[in-house]
Amino acid sequence: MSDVQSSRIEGLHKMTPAERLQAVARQAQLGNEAISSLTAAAEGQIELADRMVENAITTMAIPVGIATNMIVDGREMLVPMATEESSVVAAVCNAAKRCRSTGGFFTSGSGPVMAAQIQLLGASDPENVRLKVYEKIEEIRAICDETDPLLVKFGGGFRDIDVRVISTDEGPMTIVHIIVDTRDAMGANAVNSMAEALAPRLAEWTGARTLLRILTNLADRRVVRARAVWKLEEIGGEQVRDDMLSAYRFADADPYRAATHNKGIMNGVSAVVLATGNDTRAIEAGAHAFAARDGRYRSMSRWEQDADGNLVGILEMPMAVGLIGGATKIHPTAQANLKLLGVETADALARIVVSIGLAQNFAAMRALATTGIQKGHMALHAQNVALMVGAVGDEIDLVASELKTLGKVRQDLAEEILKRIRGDK
Ligand SMILES: CC(C)(COP(=O)([O-])OP(=O)([O-])OC[C@H]1O[C@@H](n2cnc3c(N)ncnc32)[C@H](O)[C@@H]1OP(=O)([O-])[O-])[C@@H](O)C(=O)NCCC(=O)NCCSC(=O)C[C@@](C)(O)CC(=O)[O-]
Ligand SMILES: NC(=O)C1=CN([C@@H]2O[C@H](COP(=O)(O)OP(=O)(O)OC[C@H]3O[C@@H](n4cnc5c(N)ncnc54)[C@H](OP(=O)(O)O)[C@@H]3O)[C@@H](O)[C@H]2O)C=CC1
Repeated sequence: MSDVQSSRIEGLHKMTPAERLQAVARQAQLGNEAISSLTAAAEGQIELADRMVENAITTMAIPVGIATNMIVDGREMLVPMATEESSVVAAVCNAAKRCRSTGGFFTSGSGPVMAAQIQLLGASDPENVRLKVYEKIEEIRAICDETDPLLVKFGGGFRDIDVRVISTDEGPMTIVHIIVDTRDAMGANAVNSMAEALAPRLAEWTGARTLLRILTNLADRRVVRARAVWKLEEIGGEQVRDDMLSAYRFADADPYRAATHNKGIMNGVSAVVLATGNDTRAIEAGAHAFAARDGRYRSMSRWEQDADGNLVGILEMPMAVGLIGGATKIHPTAQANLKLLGVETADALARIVVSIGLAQNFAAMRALATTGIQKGHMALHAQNVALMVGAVGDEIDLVASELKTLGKVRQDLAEEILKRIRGDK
């Protein structure tokens, strides 16, 4: 265990990454082995890392797996997924294979529209303030569009306002939403700049004090929908379908189950979001807030059966991903992954992400409603357990395959197997 003498390292941010690593290692009394691991992990990456985040000392590689079998809106595609969790990629391959016969995933979207909020305080007449803001829409349009002329040139820019009065513990507040088409950007910087430029004018027009000026991650005007149909024979028959529907109804009715069901959806969603250099926290915050929009946390997906008895899955969620900005443009792996996807607009990327989320949900529900999750998940996790107990080279497959044969993927058993294998040599 490291023993940090003091967490104050003066000027750490002014050092080179190599100097920082030495300073951190000194302070935490890290041994040479840990220093070597941190140095090796960052080889060829550290300059970029140093530009991307503060106080960078190393990088951490996350595996990128390819989801096969995907057809989205009639297009065959191979989808890169960045995840540390075993069975996530296999699950998507499995679900996508099982709906190829019905054409895969079909999508629609509301367009790349984001909103920023400006908080107005101190007015005794918040409703009056609300209407005063609406009267200034043309001035607001001009201020916003002047803030980002490039975005306007690309066909984006200010679209509308929405002004709400909310009640809070300190009384009513007027909240102005500026609604902006951010085209191929996630759009945080564009809408935040517009909100900051607009705030002083709002204060002047209304007499209220402006405080926060920031985008909302509840991007409910940037909603993407995906649907797919799985035939009975691809699911395993009527009983499996009915059990999957019961599993869905359980998630929709119970937040304890909904959290796990939705985590499964996000296994797929966050993996593509990360692989393309987008902001996973922004997507996750939006997804969960949207799932609780009627005041109750529910399933993000919906499931039903069609007239032929087939299983129909629907996923509808905010998807604020971009192709420009953030790490998407500067991270070479993100750029290569975007090339692999062959997407030319942020909207096209968003549709793939939501389709992957739906696929992931199908696979998890089917596993849960039939054999249980451990069979598939733990079989694929067996290699991790082998690594955990120190297996190397050929030993990894030997330990993993014995664990699978035993049907018990446990660390104590893996240790015993490894000991035996080494003793046999
Ligand atoms: C694991 C499987 C896919 C096995 O599924 P299976 O039916 O035993 O697989 P199969 O051997 O019959 O193969 C069917 C297809 O699955 C794919 N497939 C099969 N194996 C692989 C593999 N190794 N690598 C890549 N793809 C694989 C592949 O497409 C293959 O077709 P093929 O290409 O061979 O013609 C299945 O059991 C499954 O989908 N399980 C769900 C796994 C899952 O959801 N994992 C996420 C982690 S658990 C979690 O975090 C979320 C959760 C579960 O809590 C959410 C919730 O509660 O709702
Ligand atoms: N709460 C949150 O989620 C927050 C997230 N963030 C972070 O913001 C980052 C994303 O910001 P984002 O605004 O998307 O990125 P950028 O500001 O880096 O890029 C967007 C800008 O690129 C220019 N641009 C060039 N071509 C296009 C095009 N085809 N479509 C749209 N814009 C184009 C635009 O104008 P111009 O060059 O004139 O600017 C646009 O404003 C992420 O890293 C995220 O983590 C930041 C704050 C809060």
